[in-house]
Amino acid sequence: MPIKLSTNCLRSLNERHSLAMAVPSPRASVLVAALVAAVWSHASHAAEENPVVVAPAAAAAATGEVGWTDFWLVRLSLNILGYGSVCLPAWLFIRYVKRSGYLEQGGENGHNCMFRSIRLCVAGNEEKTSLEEGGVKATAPEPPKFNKGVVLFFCVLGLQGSYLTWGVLQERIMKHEYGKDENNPGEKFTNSQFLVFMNRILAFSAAGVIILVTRQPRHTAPLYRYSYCSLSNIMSSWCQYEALKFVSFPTQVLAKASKIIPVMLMGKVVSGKTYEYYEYLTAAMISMGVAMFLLTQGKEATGPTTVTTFSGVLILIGYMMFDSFTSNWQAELYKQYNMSSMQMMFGVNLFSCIFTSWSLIGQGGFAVGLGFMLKHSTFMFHVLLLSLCSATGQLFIFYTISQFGAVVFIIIMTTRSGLAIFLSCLIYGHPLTVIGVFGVFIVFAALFLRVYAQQRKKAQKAREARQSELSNGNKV
Ligand SMILES: Nc1ncnc2c1ncn2[C@@H]1O[C@H](COP(=O)(O)OS(=O)(=O)O)[C@@H](OP(=O)(O)O)[C@H]1O
Repeated sequence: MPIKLSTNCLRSLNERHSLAMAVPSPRASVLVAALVAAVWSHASHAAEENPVVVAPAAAAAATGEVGWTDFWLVRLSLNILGYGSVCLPAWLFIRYVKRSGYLEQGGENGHNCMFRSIRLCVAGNEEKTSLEEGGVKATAPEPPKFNKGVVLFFCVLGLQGSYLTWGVLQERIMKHEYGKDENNPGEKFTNSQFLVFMNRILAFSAAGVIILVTRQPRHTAPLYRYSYCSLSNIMSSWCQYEALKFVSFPTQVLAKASKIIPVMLMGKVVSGKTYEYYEYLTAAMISMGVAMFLLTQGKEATGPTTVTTFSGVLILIGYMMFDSFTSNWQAELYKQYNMSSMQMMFGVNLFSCIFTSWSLIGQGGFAVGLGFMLKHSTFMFHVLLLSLCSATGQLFIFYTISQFGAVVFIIIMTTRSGLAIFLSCLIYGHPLTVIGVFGVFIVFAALFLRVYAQQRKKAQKAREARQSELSNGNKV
């Protein structure tokens, strides 16, 4: 019954508001969705039936034929088509709801479940603050400097620990031959998208449970705003995996190491932030130091190619843009709404689950992944461990961004890979190269310079504030 009421309400609003006539109706949105989904699903299945898609390089080499899905632009278009078939109707629907004035009818429909769900997705609860509703404030009062240092150390440790284990497990899953014994050659699992989906669903469930059992601030952000960083996160992962096919090891290293400056530039675009010269200088120094260390100490065999093509560079640029947008958008959401890192994790993973499951359904990846799980219990156990690590990593990601912002988070992630290799050199006694040691030195010098410059700036600001107080007092 409530559904019927709301549909009627929407229809009558559509008739009343001339503006709404310019906006496609929900039925049109559904039609657009169905059309795009049909094209995408057909294309994805065609791609699946074509053996070249499953192992493009190997199959093409064996047959000498090149399938149309061998082109990364085609694969990208298929992805865009897939996600577009979810995003476009959702966007049209949000536009329709906003323009039709449906939400202004809250008095009549305030207790209607459908109305409340639509309001949660489209407008959130912006009109009420958490304190009015007796919630708790997400951002605690500024902790003393000593505490802040401890919190930062805790974040570095958490990110390093979870993603170190996550990397090891990911490699193990992709290389392991499941079911191998004397009579059986075993089989490998190669669908990384299924793994990403499993990671996201566990992170989503974990955040949901924590939200249910702990006290959280009243949620005010419209749900759809999480979808932007969720989509950019998925796209950045796609670009990262895709780029491996087209770029050499040094190019990968340089791109990963130089992520800090794009994040700062994106901060200007997304939040209008301004940065001091010392911040750009130290960012460049950290990137240079990490690159020097990784290029001389890192292991070479990480991708199937030793040359960098123009396509590879384009995909890497895409990776950097999506990746820098993700953390900056998350930081912006924290700034605009009173929310906890757990709510952010829940919101982002909700959309990530929707997007990845849609894409898996389109490509028939669900059946493959679940079938493999049922066949090999070891695989199920490995996936569970991987997802637990990923969820723990996400807890730290969202907490770090909420406490220190996007740039500090990216600095930690950038130095993460270097730190892992550095630790393994110390533990296993591998020799460090002179250039590698110099790289480490540059990174530490940059971090020291950054903290020093920040402290100086703060002290200068405090001095200026005191002086202006004094001069105001003298005037009185
Ligand atoms: N801001 C933000 N929000 C949510 N999730 C994030 C974020 N930044 C990184 N990640 C996830 O962390 C995983 C490692 O990412 P990267 O390989 O890009 O990290 S890095 O290069 O070491 O900085 C990788 O996980 P997978 O997507 O499962 O591979 C990223 O998606």
